[in-house]
Amino acid sequence: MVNEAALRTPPPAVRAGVAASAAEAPAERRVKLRCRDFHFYYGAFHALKGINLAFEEGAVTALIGPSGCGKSTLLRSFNRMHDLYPGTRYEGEVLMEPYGVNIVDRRVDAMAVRMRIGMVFQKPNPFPKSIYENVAYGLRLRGERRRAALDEKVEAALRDAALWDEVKDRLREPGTALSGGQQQRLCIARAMATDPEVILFDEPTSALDPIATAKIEDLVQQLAGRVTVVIVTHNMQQAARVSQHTAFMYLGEVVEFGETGQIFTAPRIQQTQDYITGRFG
Ligand SMILES: Nc1ncnc2c1ncn2[C@@H]1O[C@H](COP(=O)(O)OP(=O)(O)OP(=O)(O)O)[C@@H](O)[C@H]1O
Repeated sequence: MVNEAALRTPPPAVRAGVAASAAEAPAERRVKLRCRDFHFYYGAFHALKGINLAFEEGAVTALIGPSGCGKSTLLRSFNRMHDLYPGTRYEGEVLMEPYGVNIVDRRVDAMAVRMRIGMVFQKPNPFPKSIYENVAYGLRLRGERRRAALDEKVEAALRDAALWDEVKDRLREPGTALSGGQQQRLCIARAMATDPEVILFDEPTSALDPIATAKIEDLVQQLAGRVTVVIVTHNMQQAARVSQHTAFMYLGEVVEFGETGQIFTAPRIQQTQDYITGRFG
């Protein structure tokens, strides 16, 4: 079983310099996640059909496309959410760089993947625990018991999520007592606490009002640079505001992938053009 430490450590071939040239090439160094001929099945249903995509390190990549095209299925593959449901199957590779670990290989520990690749869902879903314990959860799971270390990490994660000032005097109150927008920022803090390299956002603002939405969008942009962000959104303006790269998906395939500005102003494929101009989807 490949554990969390192994995901952070160069495999022996890289340490010995065998794979170092590939890892050090500038174009390679900037990729954090790389899908290579990746397929996904819900039982007999072939939901993702040969995805090839590279997610730039420290950048925001948006996944767009009509309902049912496979955006959430792809996102959920990245932190092995599908493992929780019987009959699902991954095929091909999702490589986490720089060491090229195939994170959809069932021999790689799914919990270790989730420590490195955090996820924020559509509806804020704080645990029925205090604000503090929501954020400390992943750290405790990892075995951290030292109070001072927990306090420090919880504060840092709440600051990362731009929530510290609002909750620092009420850390023992239930997370569910916060407003919807605050709950979503708490979920971001929970995801940030384990120092992930990637954060996945699945339509993170669809349940929020415009002010709370703007705060989450600001946050996504602030987190980029430190972490790699992948965001699923139905909101074209949101994709244009927050992302550097956009992938347009349709029927389980990536139809077009490029710089966000190019996708929205000069798409190369007719289907992309039709979707972004509201002609279908
Ligand atoms: N648990 C499941 N079992 C079987 N099929 C599923 C399951 N979840 C999703 N699907 C199917 O997989 C395909 C992709 O669904 P997915 O939810 O990834 O699309 P999406 O692009 O995220 O859609 P939306 O924008 O509506 O959230 C759809 O045809 C959907 O019906």
